[in-house]
Amino acid sequence: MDSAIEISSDSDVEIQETRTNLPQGSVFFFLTYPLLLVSHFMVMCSTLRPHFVRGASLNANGLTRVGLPLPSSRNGFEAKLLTNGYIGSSQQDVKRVLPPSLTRPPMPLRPDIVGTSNGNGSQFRGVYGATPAVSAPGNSGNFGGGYGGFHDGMGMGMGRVINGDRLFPPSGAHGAGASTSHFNGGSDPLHRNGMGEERSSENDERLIYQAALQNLNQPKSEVDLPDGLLSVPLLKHQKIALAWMFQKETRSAPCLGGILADDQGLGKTISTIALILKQMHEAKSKSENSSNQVAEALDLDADDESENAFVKQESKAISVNGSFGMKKAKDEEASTSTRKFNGKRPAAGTLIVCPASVVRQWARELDEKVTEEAKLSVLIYHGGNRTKDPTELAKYDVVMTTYAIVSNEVPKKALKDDDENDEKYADNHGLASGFSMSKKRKEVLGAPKKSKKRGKKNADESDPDCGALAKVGWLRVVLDEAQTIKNHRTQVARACCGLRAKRRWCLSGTPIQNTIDDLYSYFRFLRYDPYAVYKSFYSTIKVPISRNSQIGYKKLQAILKAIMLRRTKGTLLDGQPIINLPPKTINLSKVDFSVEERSFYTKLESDSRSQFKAYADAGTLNQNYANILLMLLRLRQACDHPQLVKGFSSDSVGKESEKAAKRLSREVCVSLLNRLESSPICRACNDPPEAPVITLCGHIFCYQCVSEYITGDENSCPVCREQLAHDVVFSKSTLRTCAADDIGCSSSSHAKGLNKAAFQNGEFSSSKIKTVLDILQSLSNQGRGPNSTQNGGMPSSSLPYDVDDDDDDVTIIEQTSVPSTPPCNQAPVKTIIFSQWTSMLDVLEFSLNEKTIEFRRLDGTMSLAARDRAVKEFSNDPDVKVMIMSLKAGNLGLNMVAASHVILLDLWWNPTTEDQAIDRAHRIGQTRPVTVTRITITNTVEDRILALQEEKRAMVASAFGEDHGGGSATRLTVDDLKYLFMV
Ligand SMILES: Nc1ncnc2c1ncn2[C@@H]1O[C@H](COP(=O)(O)OP(=O)(O)OP(=O)(O)O)[C@@H](O)[C@H]1O
Repeated sequence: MDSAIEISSDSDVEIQETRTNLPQGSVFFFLTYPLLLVSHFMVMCSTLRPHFVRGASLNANGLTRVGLPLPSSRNGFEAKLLTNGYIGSSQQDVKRVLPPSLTRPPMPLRPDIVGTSNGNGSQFRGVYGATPAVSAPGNSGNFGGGYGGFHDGMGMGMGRVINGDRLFPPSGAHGAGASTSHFNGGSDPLHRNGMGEERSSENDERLIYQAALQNLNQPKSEVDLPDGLLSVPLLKHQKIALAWMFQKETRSAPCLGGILADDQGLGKTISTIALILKQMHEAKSKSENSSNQVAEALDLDADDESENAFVKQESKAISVNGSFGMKKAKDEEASTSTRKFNGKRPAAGTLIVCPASVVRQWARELDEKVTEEAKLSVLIYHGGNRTKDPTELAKYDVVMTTYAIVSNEVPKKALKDDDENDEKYADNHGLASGFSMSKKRKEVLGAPKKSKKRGKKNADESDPDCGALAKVGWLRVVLDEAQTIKNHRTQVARACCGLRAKRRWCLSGTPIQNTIDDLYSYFRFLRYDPYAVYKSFYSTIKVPISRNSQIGYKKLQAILKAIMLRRTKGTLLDGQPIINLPPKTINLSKVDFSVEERSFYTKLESDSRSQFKAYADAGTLNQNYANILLMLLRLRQACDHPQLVKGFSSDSVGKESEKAAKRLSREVCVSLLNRLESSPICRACNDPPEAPVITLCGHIFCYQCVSEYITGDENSCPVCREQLAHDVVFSKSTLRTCAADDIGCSSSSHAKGLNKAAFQNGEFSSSKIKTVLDILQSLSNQGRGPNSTQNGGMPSSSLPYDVDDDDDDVTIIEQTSVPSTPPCNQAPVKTIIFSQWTSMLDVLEFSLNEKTIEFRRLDGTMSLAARDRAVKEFSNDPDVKVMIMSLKAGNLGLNMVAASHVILLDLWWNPTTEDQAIDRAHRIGQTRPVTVTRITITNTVEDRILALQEEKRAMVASAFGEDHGGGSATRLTVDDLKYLFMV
């Protein structure tokens, strides 16, 4: 058995042992930053090539982590498949009946990975290319047989595929506007009629085929709300979203709900609010029109797992005289007991689950965008005093909560069934599985295995510890920023899956962040059969992509079309842009280090190289995985400012922690310290921790990450649920002080002071900081221009913006130059500056203060109220020109259209995270062109991160059919679908 390092993503970090005898199906595009990491060190360690050549031959032993399939490997793969019969007959069919649109040449790939442009590439070619040569005939039977042939034993409810014995709810059957007109009728083979009957996954795939046929073209039907419900008119694309969402809820297949994946800032929130209002309005009219109607779609509306447990009639439940509110309805229902779930679980309205940072924004949107007459009753379910009474939750139309609370309160959906198999699959086939550290981790402190406070993690809902969220049956569960559950093995993903609901929605502008596997978690949450079972996801989605990416991605697009609506800001409707946003221009500002910085970086790189070589020589790359990550982190940080590597601002835990540490026994201090010093990984973000801290329960985090939990509403450790507070979180220096019994001497503050002094003395300057200051200076000059008028004096509605398909223009500028901005003096020019490291924000803060630039700050260590205040002040106070934000804490959900400039100080592995950050400013409400400057340092690790980002973008574009090069070739045709689904 050999080992291979894998770091599958920014958040899914893994050391995995891979095995011999892998089937070809294991060749997947797990090109994620690990490969880049290794490649980076390979570039540095030219003398190591023999190892990697050996590593390439690891293929023969099972090193299978690959990026997007390469032309060479794909060809090799296909050739092999043809000879070993793995694909069976379908390979020949590929040649015979391939529709024209599926015969495009393979996507071009990054030359440095392919290896044609430098000496290292051949090693990668070896990695990629050798994999197909691995042959495992014995395993192929598990997968073989083409798309439809490997689903035995998956047992889906065949009964859903039927016809007319289910009565439709009147809203579905009689047409509520455009949404229902073309798909009602009892003969629709997609409709489910209940659970429990066997259904083969071949049939499931047939259903998806039919759904894909109906969704082949971009949805165009629109539905609007009756006047008087929303305080603002819906935009055209939002009316389309409403029609589509309403349809997905009133049809029975493939699942009730879906993924609204519109770009950030296009109005997913308002579309969802409109859906809630629409459904309530329909239910109300329905009940008024047919008060005695009893032919209700019980099965249709039943919770997926409940087997008809949900006995209420939706129309009755929501029937209220002259009001949408559930409150009045509730009184009525209490007497009739219709709002009962299985006789004991109350039926509740819509649950919105979102990151803590956007709860208030949701509340604001619900308040501002819904009229007084239609006001929904809303509960923000958070805080220590939240109700424990499920019937209380059932009183509200909308309940909002956070992922942390769901994770804490809801029994986790078991990973067994599909996932034990899945584990086996992953292990056997070298696929990414969950973060293996969790399996290997041992509690060093003897910390309790189960939370004293919260009890069993996998408790079922009869457990008294199980919270109120899990004790009601929701009409609808909406996951906002649904990428939060992209790793289906996490507690949070499993808890979300455990919520009982009739309809489920994922909202995300960036549903795929790292790999196609991200989609699996949504499918699982949505109960999107057959893909909600990993085995099936693997064989029907991943295998085809690995065999032939062109065809495989098309199939994925078809599968997604059935449940996902995605429009970007560049999408055209009837030839017109869906939204007239001012343009966004992205500048890549490549700057060089100063002489001092370069020399610091070069030394660091050379030390890292030597260390890496030592690990490689000793054959201990795997064991030193975390160290390698740490070295990489240091290189990335050195690109920002040398002081980040030297430990500036290294201790932020504060007095409470210092006091508490003094109360610990020396043994405990030493034990915690040993653990903290053993090159850990943050359990929240899976990166080497910035400002590492350890909790009393023995889990390691970035200080910012753990602060998110402390300042959030749950206050519990995301790993073990122990109660968290500042007095149970310790830094290295605090522990060292206590372990040395050196009470009274805080080495941390000493160190901090020293470093700060060094910084103040200008021991090192940072090219990035200088670039930022230059940009700010230049913007400030522009803002004072003599002819300045906002938008050049034009009303925003008539701005002559060109909106092209690409959405944004990327300009590469080699040296700092500030892109010209339309002059404006009516509103001040404001800038958001992002960094992933709070220590970089510290350094920046110092420089901004020095230049007397007024700014606000937002990072994960701040309370939600403080963050909210910072956003408001930045938005409303004309003197506050700059917001400095942590990428981790500020990239999601926030509306910050006061800013028309965004500066990204460092690169994130995953480009979608940057996109999310940028779109805080580039969203509805923005009236000025948005300029984005990404600052990178030439000839450093950042070059490779840029390359990796391109690779990820290509993968996402392929999955969504958004690769611009392909034009109409990326569009699915009926022939494609027939071919893809073999019908
Ligand atoms: N029809 C509308 N009329 C007026 N304002 C709107 C409308 N639709 C959206 N907005 C505003 O546009 C901004 C962006 O909308 P929203 O937050 O719903 O986008 P989103 O797609 O959910 O973004 P993200 O993915 O970043 O969360 C919000 O301030 C919202 O109030």
